[in-house]
Formats: sequence, C-alpha cells, structure tokens
Amino acid sequence: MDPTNLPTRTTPHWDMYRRDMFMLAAEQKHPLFSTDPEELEELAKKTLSQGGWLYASCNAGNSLTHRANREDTILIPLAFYRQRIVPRMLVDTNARDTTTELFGHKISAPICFAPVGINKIYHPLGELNAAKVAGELGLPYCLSTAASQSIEDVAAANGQNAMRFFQLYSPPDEELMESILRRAIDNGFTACIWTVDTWQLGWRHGDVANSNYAFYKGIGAELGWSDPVFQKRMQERGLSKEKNPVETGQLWIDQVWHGKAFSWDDLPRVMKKWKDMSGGKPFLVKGIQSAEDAKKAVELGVDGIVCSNHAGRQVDGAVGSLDVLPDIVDAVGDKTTVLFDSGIRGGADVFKALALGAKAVLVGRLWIYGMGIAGEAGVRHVMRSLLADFDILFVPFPLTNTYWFWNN
Ligand SMILES: Cc1cc2nc3c(=O)[nH]c(=O)nc-3n(C[C@H](O)[C@H](O)[C@H](O)COP(=O)(O)O)c2cc1C
Ligand SMILES: O=C(O)C(=O)c1ccccc1
Repeated sequence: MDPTNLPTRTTPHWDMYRRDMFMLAAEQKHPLFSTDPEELEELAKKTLSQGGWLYASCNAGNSLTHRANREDTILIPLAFYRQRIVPRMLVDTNARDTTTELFGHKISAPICFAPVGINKIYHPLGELNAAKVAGELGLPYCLSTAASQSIEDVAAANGQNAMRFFQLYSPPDEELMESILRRAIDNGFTACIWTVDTWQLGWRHGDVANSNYAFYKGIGAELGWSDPVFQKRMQERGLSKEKNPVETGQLWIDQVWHGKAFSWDDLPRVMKKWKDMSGGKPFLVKGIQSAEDAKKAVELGVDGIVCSNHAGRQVDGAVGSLDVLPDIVDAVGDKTTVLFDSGIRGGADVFKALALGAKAVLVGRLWIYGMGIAGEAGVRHVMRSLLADFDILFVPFPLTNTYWFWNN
C-alpha cells in the first residue's frame, strides 16, 4: 500500500500512526517496540526493574479476577473473549471521528489514562511522562493520590487546556484532605474520582514475597511532601523530607491510605467537600462492580461511576469487569456517566466496552509498561498504537447500535 495515499481526514488523525509505521517500513526501520500487548508484557518483564515489573503486574491472590477480566476458557467464555464483534462491510466510514464529550469537555477519543500510583518506579520522570502525552493526545489524565510527582508539576506537564481528573484516596485528616483538593482544583483538575475498592491493598503474592512496597520506602509521597498541611504534620513530628524520606513517605501513605474502610455514609461528606470547594465539579466513584452499588451511588448523587475491579488487583475470584458492565449500564446508564476499566489491551476492547454502554474507558497497564520500557516515548507509542487500532474499528456510534454484536 502506498503510505502517501491514505484517506485524509480532518480530526483526529489517529490513523496517521499507521502511516508512521508504514513509513518506518519504507525506511527499513522498526517501531520503538512491538504493539502486540502480549509482547509488550514480555518486553516489560525483561526491561523494568524487578520491583517495577512486580508492582505493575501482580494481582490479588491467584490472579482469578485478573484472568476473568479477559480470559476465555473452553467451558466458560468470559469478558473480552466472550464478546465478539460482527463486522459489517461497505458502510461509509470515511467520516469517522473519535472525538467525544466528557462532562462538557471535548476529548479526542473516549480513552482516559487510569490513575496509577508511584510512577517513579518505572521511570525517573514518573507521572510527568504520561501527563504530558495525555495532554498532547487530547485524552484525559487521572492523577493518583499516591503519585511520585506533585500536583503542580503534573498539571504543568499535562498542559493548560488538557482535561485532568484527580483520584482521591481520602485521608481522615480533614484539613489535609481539603489542602490536597484545593491544590487539585487550583491546578485545573476538573473532576474527582474517589476510589472505593482499595482501602487496603489486595494480597498480591509476588509483592508480598519480595517486600515490594516502594511507597513504604519513600516513593509515592510527593503529594504530601509538597503540601503545606502535610509539611506541618511532618514538623509536628520533628521530621523533614530531606532528613527522613522513608519515615515521611510512610507517614503520607498511612495518612491517605489508612486501611480504615469508609462506608456509604461517608460518601455524601466526601462528595460535598469536593463539590463545595470546586463549585460543583463532577464527582465519581471508582471500583463499582454491582448494579446495586451503582444504584446506591447514583441515589446519593454522584456524577459518574467507574466500573472497575482495579485490574484484578484487589479481590481474587471476583467477576470480570466487562461481564458486569451491561448490568450496571442497565441499572444506571440513563442516569449517570458510566466509565469502564480493567483489561483494556487493544482497540477492539475499547469498542466492546463502548458498545456495552460505557461512555469512555480508562487504561492502566498498557501505558505503565510503555513508560517502563521507554519513558515518554514508550507511553506515546503505546497510546498512539491503541488509538490507531481503535480508529480502524470505529464507526459512528448510532450505527453500532444496530449491528455490532454477538455474544454467548
Ligand atoms: C501498578 C498499578 C497501580 C495502580 N494505582 C492506582 C491508584 O493509585 N489509584 C487508583 O484508583 N487505581 C490504581 N490502579 C488501578 C487503575 O486505575 C485501573 O483501575 C486499572 O489499572 C485498569 O486496568 P488495566 O491496567 O487492565 O487497564 C493501579 C493499577 C496498577 C496496575
Ligand atoms: O497498587 C495499587 O493498585 C494502588 O492503587 C496503589 C495504592 C497506593 C500506592 C500505590 C498504588
């Protein structure tokens, strides 16, 4: 195929990445690394530090939930493997356009960067790599409370007009919570995503066996170290970041991620705080896997839910996230914005989640591995590959309602 002869479109140009790949072939060069997710994983395993690889790849227990997110078995086809697309031909797809709106913001595709903590274990610049690429591609970026770069630096890397969310692990210390929310709001974070499935970490054998908890060694406390209220808390204990990086790192993690489970009664309080402080910006809960919980969250007034099982890292033996999406969409899809994550590895997966009713998806491990392999360029490569892959399958969505699907 003549790479200069691809159809031209106005926005966005995801298929340009296909052209870039063709051009490499013409120049006898190769892409940065394979775009096949399985090979990506293999390469990440070889390239990342042992701790980085373990932390990104470990799942709860026997990985049953992680596998349920994607895997087929002969007897019980599950999740992404069960859902199949029925391709239809000779539909005019030349005018396809992946842009969509999320909470009033135009984004260039229904794909967001999932919140991921302690990115410095993958690359010295950590979160800045992903925030920058997200801004550049016009995709929402979500910053984790357990980040290893500050709110301010991430916002600057993400860019002025970029859409960014703040993922909250809520500290019981109200003054501290207000302070981090204030900084997020002042730095242009337009929605709060409260994660409710990780009051404590899942039991991940690889991490347990290797004592692989970087946040307990002083990585992942950047939001605290750069926070005036947390700085006060350090001083009260006679600690400083410079002299006591490990203790203050532990103090931060113990504060924000205290192992104390909140309940539904806490939701209105946390949401009200964000709403009052931000002038009513969207508040979402992340980690919902049942229609009943989705209904409860909607009754309490959330603006959105993230149907997610944390990539299978929390409850071993839980249902596949895609398998529960239809029930959740059925229960609340007309009342709230339903986002989806856990197990997205390619364009067809994004397509399936959207076809089952998600408004957009979040992606985690794909770009983590890309970052671990090749920093900012690795994130860009993985995400442009995902977009190019999605673009091929994408047809304007009114059409998809009529013909996209086969399952069971
Ligand atoms: C290494 C790693 C760290 C994560 N850290 C966070 C976090 O700090 N906060 C959060 O809400 N979710 C966190 N998650 C979950 C992701 O936001 C997301 O739900 C999940 O990765 C999506 O599945 P995928 O990786 O298969 O795309 C983390 C996931 C991974 C793999
Ligand atoms: O590991 C995780 O899944 C996660 O959510 C997390 C929480 C705290 C620090 C780093 C990551």
